[in-house]
Parts: sequence; structure tokens; C-alpha cells
Amino acid sequence: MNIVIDENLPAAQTLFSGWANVEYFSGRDVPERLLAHADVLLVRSITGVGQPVLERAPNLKFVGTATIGIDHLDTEALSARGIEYANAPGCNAISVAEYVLAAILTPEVRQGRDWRGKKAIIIGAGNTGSSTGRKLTALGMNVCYVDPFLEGGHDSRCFGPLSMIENADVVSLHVPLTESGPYPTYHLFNEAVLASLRPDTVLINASRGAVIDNHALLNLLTQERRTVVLDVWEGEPHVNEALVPLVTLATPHIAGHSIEGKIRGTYALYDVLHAQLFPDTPEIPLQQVLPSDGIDGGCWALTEQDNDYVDQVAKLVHQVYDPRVDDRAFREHGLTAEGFDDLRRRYHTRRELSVVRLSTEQIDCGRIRALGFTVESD
Ligand SMILES: NC(=O)c1ccc[n+]([C@@H]2O[C@H](COP(=O)([O-])OP(=O)(O)OC[C@H]3O[C@@H](n4cnc5c(N)ncnc54)[C@H](O)[C@@H]3O)[C@@H](O)[C@H]2O)c1
Ligand SMILES: O=C(O)[C@H](O)[C@H](O)COP(=O)(O)O
Repeated sequence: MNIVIDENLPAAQTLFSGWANVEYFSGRDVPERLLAHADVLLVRSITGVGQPVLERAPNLKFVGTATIGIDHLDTEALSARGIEYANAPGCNAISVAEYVLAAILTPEVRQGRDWRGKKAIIIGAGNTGSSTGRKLTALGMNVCYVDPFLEGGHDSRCFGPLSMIENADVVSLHVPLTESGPYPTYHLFNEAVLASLRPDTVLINASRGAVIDNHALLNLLTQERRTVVLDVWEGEPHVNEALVPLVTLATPHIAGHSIEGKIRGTYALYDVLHAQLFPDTPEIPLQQVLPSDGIDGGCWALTEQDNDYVDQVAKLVHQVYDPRVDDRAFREHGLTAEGFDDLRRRYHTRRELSVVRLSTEQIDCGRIRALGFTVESD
């Protein structure tokens, strides 16, 4: 059995090498010589798996993507060939949520605002949207969701129509890229929707680039200053260079790139393959491949009522992850397709907030945990 794996799936060697012959590839394209004998192919979102790949892979039985998004797999073509496929739902939801939290806490985006009591509208109430909503609620924001597929069900959270964005302080996008069905998301944020936003609203896209019409956004930003955070771009790895200087924080599709998120992605595929192909082999527990170290965050005596609550949370969050570092690297090196891919391939080891262990004096553990930190007694 031959398993062909993108070199950027951490923990792959530990998880898969006991089962089969493991071979790695680098970059977007899988070399033909590897496809020729691949039984299993494990990719990231940069590798499109459609007819051209399938034609070169006569033995392929399983394709896995260690990502949430699945828009790079031609699922019809895979099903037509009887090839099983899987993704990694929710694997990097915490990472995406922490990206959004860290972004709105930067002075450039925050512009002196105290986020407590302000309104956040989350578009898409699935894994990344819900995780983001929980963190923004823990920051003290009032959170509502737009999700026509979930609204009206048993979910008791605040839901409403897209027009709620007209009165939002923060709008954050967390939908898959879809071009068909009752609520397609391709260019969901078109010229008219963008124009309906208040001039002081922060707009964040960490879903897929084409959910926002990038030309319409460029037109708007050319006319007036807005606060926009873009992690994803229409046409990646090619980005609209004129758009970048007008965007407040610009990053190369790394919102989900915490090391924990990537490992969970690899593990999700391990889990599926273990159940389907190797059920008789001993299962390696997730904890064995996740990092287990921690940073002492000291003693936390603050509650949400304290005047400097948001400042203190910002300090703690940016100690672990500050998106301005990625923004600077992107502006310097990420404007070409090669630079964009390179920044992602060589991404630094980014940790999730849970790496910080706090002991609390004046206890508001629920809120601290909801932000993502580890409370010492955990
Ligand atoms: N930037 C990154 O690094 C990064 C990381 C992870 C995921 N993503 C992207 O984010 C997307 C969402 O991830 P997720 O884990 O939250 O997915 P999910 O499937 O858990 O949730 C998506 C939600 O969007 C809702 N939805 C679909 N169409 C909608 C519409 N027109 N309007 C409002 N809601 C709609 C669905 O009902 C669902 O609840 C992924 O598909 C992927 O493309 C990006
Ligand atoms: O869909 C996802 O999970 C994310 O977009 C993911 O973080 C993409 O990262 P990539 O696989 O391209 O490294």
C-alpha cells in the first residue's frame, strides 16, 4: 500500500508509517511518478483533485484533505470512480476564531473601541463561525448569526437575516464557497451588500476569497477608507495587488494554520483510514501527537467589568499570536503567487491560546476558558 502525502501534514510520519509505504510531495502538484502508484492521497487545500489527477492515479482508493474546506476536491469525479474521500471538519476552527479575535484586538483594527456591548454578526454558524462567536461573546460582544440552513431549527442562538450587517460593528465570514444550491456564497458580499455596511464596520474574511467580490471591494476601498481584514483572496495564490494596500490586515490564508489545527487535520484523516482500512491495528491517541507544553501566563485577577479588560485580553492574546507579524510578511513577500505559497509552506509554528496556562485569583474561569486560555485547575 502506498500513501502519498503533502509534506505539510504534521505528524504524518508517526501516524501513517506503521501501515504503509509513505511518500511525500511538496507544493500544489503531485508528481506523476507518485500518482502512478498511489493507493491513498492526502492533500491540503492547495492541491486540486479532479479529473487530471485521477487520470494519472489508476490505483487510487481514498483521497483525504486535512482541511475543513473541500471545494478543491471534485467530489463528483471521485464518486464516479468509486474513490472514497474525507475532509477534516472543525480541525482548525479554534485557530480561525483566534485569528479573528487577535485581529479585532490589534490597535489598527480596534481604533480605540471597547468591544464590550458591541454587535458582531457572524455569517455561517458552523464550526469556525461558532468558535469565533464563542470567543467574541467571551470578549463581551453581542453576537448574532446569519445561517439560513440552521435558522429556524432547534438552535437557540441569535439568528437573523443578512440585513443585520447594516447595524454591525464587526462582520465575520465563515461560510464554505458554493456556487449552487438555495444559498450560494460565491460573491455573497457583492457591491450592494458591501455598500450596505456602515463605514465604521470591521469586515473580516477568513473563509474563502471569492465569498467577497474582490473587484467590488477594491472599488469601495478606492472611494473610502474602511477597516477590512482579509486572510483569503479571490484567485489565490494570485492576489489583486491593488487591494492589498487598502486592506487593514492582509494575510496569506493562514487563519487556520495553528500547529494544533494542522495536527488535528492530519489526525482526522488517520481516524477515517484507521476505521476503514486498518481497524485491527492499535490506535494512536490524538494526545500523543499534539504538543503538550504550556506557557505560564501568570495570575489573572481581572473580570469583564474592569475598565482595562479588553486591553488585558489583547496583551495576552498577542503574546501567543499577533496577526500583524503575518501581515508584514505578506506585504513584503506574499504578493506574487510564489511568495504567497512560500509563506504558507514555511509558516512559523503558531500555537493556540490554550498553550497559556493562567491561574486565577478573582475567578471568571468560564470567560477565560471561552476565550481559549487554559485555567490552571483544568
Ligand atoms: N482561512 C482559513 O484558514 C480557513 C480555515 C478553515 C476553514 N476555512 C473556510 O471556512 C469555511 C467554513 O468553515 P466551517 O468549519 O465553519 O464550516 P462548516 O461547514 O462547519 O460551517 C459552515 C456554515 O455555513 C453555513 N452556510 C452555508 N451557506 C451559507 C450562506 N449562504 N449564508 C450563511 N450561512 C451559510 C452552513 O449552513 C454552515 O452552518 C470552510 O468551508 C473553508 O472554506 C478557512
Ligand atoms: O479549509 C481549511 O481548512 C483551511 O482553509 C486551511 O487552513 C487551508 O490551509 P491549506 O490546506 O491550504 O494549508
